[in-house]
Amino acid sequence: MEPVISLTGVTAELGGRPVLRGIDFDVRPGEVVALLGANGSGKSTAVRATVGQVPVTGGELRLFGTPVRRFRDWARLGYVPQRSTAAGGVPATVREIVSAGRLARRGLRPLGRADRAAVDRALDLIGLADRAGDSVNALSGGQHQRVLIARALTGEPDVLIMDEPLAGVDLASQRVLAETLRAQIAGGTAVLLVLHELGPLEPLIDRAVVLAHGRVERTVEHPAQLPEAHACHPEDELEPSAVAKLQTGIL
Ligand SMILES: Nc1ncnc2c1ncn2[C@@H]1O[C@H](COP(=O)(O)OP(=O)(O)OP(=O)(O)O)[C@@H](O)[C@H]1O
Repeated sequence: MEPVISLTGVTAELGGRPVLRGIDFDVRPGEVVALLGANGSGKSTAVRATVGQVPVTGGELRLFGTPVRRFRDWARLGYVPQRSTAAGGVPATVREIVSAGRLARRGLRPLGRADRAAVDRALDLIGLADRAGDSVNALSGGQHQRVLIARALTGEPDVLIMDEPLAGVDLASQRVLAETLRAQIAGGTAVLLVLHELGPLEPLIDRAVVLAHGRVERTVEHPAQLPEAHACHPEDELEPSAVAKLQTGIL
């Protein structure tokens, strides 16, 4: 089957410096691929290139078989950016932010019944239905993160692209997210996510792609089947003292 996302020798620069130096990996329909690697290894840049936010300077990036420069069907992608505030200080409610996830599908037309149902479903899935009318500025960091996940889910994308979705999310909510993702994957959604810890998502991951210095250092199939769960962590770029922290999840 044709990959949902395909990178072949992809290069990208930021501030005039090469950041991606020839990245290759695929995400096929229904697959869950985790990008791992030390700070600065290029994970976010790879993801931002995939969603069209960082220009590709070389190689080939295809989305659903179409070269990214010709790709227009952005509603098929749901993107959760690296930890950020959902409203940037604007006094929007949880429901309004989540509803924005329908915009790529609806344009600026008013939301219809199916849109409202998708918003309710996403709020429910992520456990924030009771906070729908609250200002996002009144939420904690982890709750914010869940609103951003709900915003991506509400577009009913064919692929979910999430940059550190577990950052700042407590263990109970991580488990809720894992269950939510499990349901999405069962429905055929592919997932590309940046992670520092596999955590409760580990059993869902088909492949871990470890980046180092803007390149793919190694690829681990079915990391949950490894004898040691942390075997795909990028320990070699860290000081020995940091390795212990990574294993205990404190980094
Ligand atoms: N706007 C920018 N201008 C110049 N360089 C940048 C910019 N953003 C990131 N970089 C550099 O690009 C490299 C890769 O950054 P990137 O954010 O992709 O790493 P990462 O693997 O996601 O790291 P982290 O785990 O810390 O989130 C880093 O060396 C970083 O300093």
